Amino acid sequence: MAGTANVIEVEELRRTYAGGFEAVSGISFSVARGELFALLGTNGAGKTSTVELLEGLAPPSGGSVRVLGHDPYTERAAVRPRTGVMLQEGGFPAELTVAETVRMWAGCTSGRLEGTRRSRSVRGGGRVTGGPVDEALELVDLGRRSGVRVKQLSGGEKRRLDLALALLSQPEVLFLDEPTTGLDAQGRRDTWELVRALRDGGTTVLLTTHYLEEAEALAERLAILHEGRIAASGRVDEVVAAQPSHIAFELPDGYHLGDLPPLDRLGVSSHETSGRTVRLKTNALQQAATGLLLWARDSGVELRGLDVRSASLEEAFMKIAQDQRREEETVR
Ligand SMILES: Nc1ncnc2c1ncn2[C@@H]1O[C@H](COP(=O)(O)OP(=O)(O)OP(=O)(O)O)[C@@H](O)[C@H]1O
Repeated sequence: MAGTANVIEVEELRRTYAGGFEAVSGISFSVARGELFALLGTNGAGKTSTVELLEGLAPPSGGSVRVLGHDPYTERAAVRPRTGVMLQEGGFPAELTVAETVRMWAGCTSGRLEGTRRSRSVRGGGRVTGGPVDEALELVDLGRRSGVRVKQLSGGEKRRLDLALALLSQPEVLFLDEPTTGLDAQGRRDTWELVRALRDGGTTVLLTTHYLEEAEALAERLAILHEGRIAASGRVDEVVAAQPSHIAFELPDGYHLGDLPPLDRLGVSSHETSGRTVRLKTNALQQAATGLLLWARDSGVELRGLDVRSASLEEAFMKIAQDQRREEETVR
């Protein structure tokens, strides 16, 4: 079925910079049509280096990239008009107004605008007369700022202008490199809503972000990069489920840890106590929570301060980064 074909295919991808530093060391992943895929990683993990290869800005040093079935570097003309790119830093001419910036960009991508659903007239004798330019600005809530010079925009507004440019050609594939950096909470939520609407409309989105709650809120699947390699990947719930869940409670008065059912029988992998507070980690949350609650009922006690929760993506991310560092130290 054409609708389910992978739009992005990355195999054993490598990128080595001049001087010999390998920033991307043989990574593989794919993104299906209409899917939102997040690339996460610590600073310097290789996210931007990867995204630039997907955008066709440089050739890989090894492995392969296909976007919409083409090599984005050698077949740039076939790929570029069908993709939208929001780089980490836009770099607009400061003296142009918002509308002039978008119009200039529309000029660069004009071939694609003709015949799209939105196109009425992009350039009516040099004037913006509605259509894609206005619509892109409205989408990112910059319609009212169209006459303002770029240098007068706030950091968050510049990010939204970046996004407007990426959306201008109604791309099939959207690359968003840290799209909400510098946005306030409302701006971030608005951007999420827009990105969700684009995805629901069939746009394939590859997102890099430092905000784990952003990946959790938007992505169907993700990969966590660490020093140029994929340290974990899969559906968000799978990556999170691989990490232990937590149970915390206060030991009832007169009871000791040894009075609880044997922790290994409850499926508890580790525990710690601080005063009367007990913290357990388990990969069998239901078994452990049920065992504890049955014990409390049968003992006629209340587990005060009971807190039972799965790991968050943030915890999964921290743990994966920590494990990787430990592994590297052992190897050294
Ligand atoms: N032009 C370059 N020449 C040499 N090394 C580079 C170059 N660009 C990036 N690097 C190095 O490659 C590694 C990966 O950088 P990259 O920008 O891809 O990481 P990132 O995951 O996007 O980081 P961040 O989250 O900080 O944006 C870093 O160690 C960086 O210093």
